[in-house]
Amino acid sequence: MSCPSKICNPPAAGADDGWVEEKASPEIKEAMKPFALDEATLRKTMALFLDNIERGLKKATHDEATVKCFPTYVQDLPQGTEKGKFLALDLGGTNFRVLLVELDIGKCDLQSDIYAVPHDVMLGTGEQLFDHIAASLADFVTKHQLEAEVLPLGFTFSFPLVQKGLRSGLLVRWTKGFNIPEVLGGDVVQWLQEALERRGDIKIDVCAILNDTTGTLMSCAWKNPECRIGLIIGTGHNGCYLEAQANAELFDEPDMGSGKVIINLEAAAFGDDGCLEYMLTDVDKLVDGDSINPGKQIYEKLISGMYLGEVARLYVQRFIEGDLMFGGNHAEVFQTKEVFETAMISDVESDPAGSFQKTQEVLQKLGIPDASEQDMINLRFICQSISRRSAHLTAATACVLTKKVNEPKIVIGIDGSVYKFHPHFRKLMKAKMQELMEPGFEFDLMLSEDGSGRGAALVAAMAAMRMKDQEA
Ligand SMILES: Nc1ncnc2c1ncn2[C@@H]1O[C@H](COP(=O)(O)OP(=O)(O)OP(=O)(O)O)[C@@H](O)[C@H]1O
Repeated sequence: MSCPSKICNPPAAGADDGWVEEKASPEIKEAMKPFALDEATLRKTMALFLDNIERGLKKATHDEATVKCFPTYVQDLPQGTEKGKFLALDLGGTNFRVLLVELDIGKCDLQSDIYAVPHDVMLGTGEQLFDHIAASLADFVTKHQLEAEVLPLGFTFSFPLVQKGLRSGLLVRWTKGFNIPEVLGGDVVQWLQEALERRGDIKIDVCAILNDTTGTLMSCAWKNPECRIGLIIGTGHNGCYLEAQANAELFDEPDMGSGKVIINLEAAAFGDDGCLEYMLTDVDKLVDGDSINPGKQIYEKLISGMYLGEVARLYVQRFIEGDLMFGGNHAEVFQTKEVFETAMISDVESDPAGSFQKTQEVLQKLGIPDASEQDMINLRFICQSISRRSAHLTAATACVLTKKVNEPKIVIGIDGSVYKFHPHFRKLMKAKMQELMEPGFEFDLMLSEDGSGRGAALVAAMAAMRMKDQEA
């Protein structure tokens, strides 16, 4: 598939959601109030986030900082002139993918296959996981008849990593449903290389490891040279931005010319020290307590796709038990964890004003055929309260990063299904950024096209070029 020359943002939302708020039941409106973050709360959050970034960047405070601000070793943004054939691996969320990426001066051709990661492998041993990855890679190489070539590979590995170089990353923690303790602290590239050696049937040059935020920034910068920030709002949440090398105290490498380095914020952990306590609801705490990593990734749990549906489910359950929805019936439906998917929030909110067609389909799917119009209004109000909070927090984070980059015109590359498919997310985020942004900054939001694949290929291309220069 060729990347189209113009990357479009998703269409802005049509419906104004004020009518939902007007008609929602007073008790439900009252209960959802903590989700409407006012300007003062958002500004307080922004100040805290900036302080967390500064602590993550500085050697003296890095160890106890929650927003780790890891240097990525990616010091240059792409020129658009990169050429060659690359493999990419994308592990770190719902799907694991292997990709073949061909870059040719402004053009990008991409073929990919999706391989499932079975649940027992996500929670199994290191050898099981990396043997599974190596087997998938071998299958892909055979299927695409690439056995004769030694292709450079970029590994998009979207879990917190301390990088020791472009091709070395030590795993800090598992997130997003993975938990394989023996890999913690180990070099993920080494794990992959050892699995490839155990097979011995394919020759791969793993030349870069990165996370999907860096891939998003690289991929968008390849299309638009004003891109300086990458954000993910998918299964998880994260961000990265281009920082002056002088401010990245943990990055002890020589300046390769740009004087910059991409910083992987690991923004999901913002709040893990308790600093966001003022905005957490008791339901947020229930979701956190019931996750596989209680007390960790607090900011992500307020923003990302893995959790938004769960927050909605628990509120609906509570309102049914309080006899405020569905005539007090169907509580058992909402007792099942993850039954209310985050995609259902998008469906419910995509109905035009006064229509409930999609909402009815969602309710049918859940086995609730007898909802009243008031129930559907209330459900929509719950959904929009939760998605708005996510969009507004993401906007606050993006404003802080824009100020940090400190250039008059900045493009923010964004990837992840929540941003891509929620019908109002982009509009909500953009409007809130316009409110919160200091005067003098112009910004635009750009939907990333396959950051994990194209971004990994671009980082691999630049790493391969650098290695060639060093050998020459
Ligand atoms: N239509 C939708 N609207 C909102 N959220 C959705 C939609 N479809 C899927 N999601 C949510 O998006 C998440 C998947 O995100 P994405 O497709 O970006 O994958 P990912 O690569 O696994 O994520 P990450 O980049 O965080 O690793 C899931 O948590 C899912 O609940």
